[in-house]
Amino acid sequence: MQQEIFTIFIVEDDLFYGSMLEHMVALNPDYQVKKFTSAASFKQALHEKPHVVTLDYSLPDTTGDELLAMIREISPDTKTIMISGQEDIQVAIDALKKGAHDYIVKNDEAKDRLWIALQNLHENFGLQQQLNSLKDEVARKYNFKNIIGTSPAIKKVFDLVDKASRTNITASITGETGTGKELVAKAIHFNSIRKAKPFVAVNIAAIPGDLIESELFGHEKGAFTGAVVRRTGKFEEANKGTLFLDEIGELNINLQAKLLRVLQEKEFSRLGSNDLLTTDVRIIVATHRNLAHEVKRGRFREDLYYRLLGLPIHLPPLRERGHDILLIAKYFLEQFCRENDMPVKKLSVEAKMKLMTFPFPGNIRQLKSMMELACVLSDGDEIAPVHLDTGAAPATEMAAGAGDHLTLKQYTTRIIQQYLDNNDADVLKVAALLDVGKSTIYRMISKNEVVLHKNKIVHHG
Ligand SMILES: Nc1ncnc2c1ncn2[C@@H]1O[C@H](COP(=O)(O)OP(=O)(O)OP(=O)(O)O)[C@@H](O)[C@H]1O
Repeated sequence: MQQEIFTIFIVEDDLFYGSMLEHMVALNPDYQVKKFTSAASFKQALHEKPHVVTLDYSLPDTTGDELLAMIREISPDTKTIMISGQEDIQVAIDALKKGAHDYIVKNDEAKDRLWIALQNLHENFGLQQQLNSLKDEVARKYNFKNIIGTSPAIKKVFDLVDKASRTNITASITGETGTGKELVAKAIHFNSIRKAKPFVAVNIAAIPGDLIESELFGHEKGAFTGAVVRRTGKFEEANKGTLFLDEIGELNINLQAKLLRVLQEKEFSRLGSNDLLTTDVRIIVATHRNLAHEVKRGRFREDLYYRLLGLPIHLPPLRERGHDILLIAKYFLEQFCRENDMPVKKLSVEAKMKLMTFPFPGNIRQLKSMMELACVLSDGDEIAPVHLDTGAAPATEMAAGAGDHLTLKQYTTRIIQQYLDNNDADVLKVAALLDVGKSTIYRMISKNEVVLHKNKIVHHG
């Protein structure tokens, strides 16, 4: 991380005192110091927005109060340390009330106090920089670029994520397990104006039913057996940020009523307390269930359902994302090889076919672990079908008829045939979509393993 220079302006009309301060402050090589002997010259330089100003309280051409107000207006992040001959405590209190960071009396200890005050501010500044850079890193991690895919299905999702991140609307994300619901929730948060505030995720299904309430709203010490200390809840933690309630369909009916109340009134209290706390959180919920069905069955409150529905975003299963399977597989292969200092491995044509025909019940999470295992299992630089552990899951019916027992070669043929049929027999397009060499397809055509059904066969070049 590039360290920004810490800039300090000294405003002091007493030439001797000013030089003494300048000399002392410049002893720290991390500080850049500029000295001004009049308010007029300082005002001209204020647009440089120094990190700290040490300000003589009584300058000949203006008052310290006036300059303080100007600093706060033009450079609100600048910290002002008042340095004054006035020992009157009321003057000091007034200066602090008006926004001065510190007030130092010109006496024998002034130098030491200033040195310590600057050290503390410099330290805070360093921490703030680190925090900002970490926040940027997290935001980069969850920008759209990390959601891989170009299929129409995922493009629709990108569009909705973009819309959701522009406002505070509640978003409800549905999709099978491992389809990227949490990733999408983070993308919404880290592209919204709340991105510098916390993103707090709670998986309702992972918390024992009797603890959910205290997890969400917190509790006071002694609120129930086992509550030995006071605890803040997720609503408080997520204040001004985003609260992601994963597996919301698992929330029991009593808590559904409480959640609805909190969302409507934007107020809640910790368990065991009557104090009302206000909440400002953006809510994103996710579920693999069909909540509308749950409402019909009486398992989910209708009023809460409509309160949470907001902008619905449905994530299609991986098997419906076509060529994205290969794009995401490559992305995980490259990521794993990079993280493990391995040369990047490639998928063989047969391995690609196997992936395209696999139903992926565990969706992208399953594809990720499959790719990582394949990297470990394959000795050479190519991943073959044998390295792809598909577990006991049956092959997809997308290309094969139900119950068929086909060889890999037969699957491959069927899927290429299906792509040719759906893409105007455009060999180049199908080769690109399936990420196989066009010569592989031409070879299959020449052997009559696949046929070009359309009258109009697309020729390139
Ligand atoms: N389009 C994508 N591109 C790259 N990685 C993805 C994509 N979608 C999901 N992932 C990755 O797949 C894994 C599973 O995603 P995530 O945890 O967001 O799924 P989920 O739907 O929330 O799962 P669950 O329902 O089990 O909670 C994560 O490692 C995530 O980063």
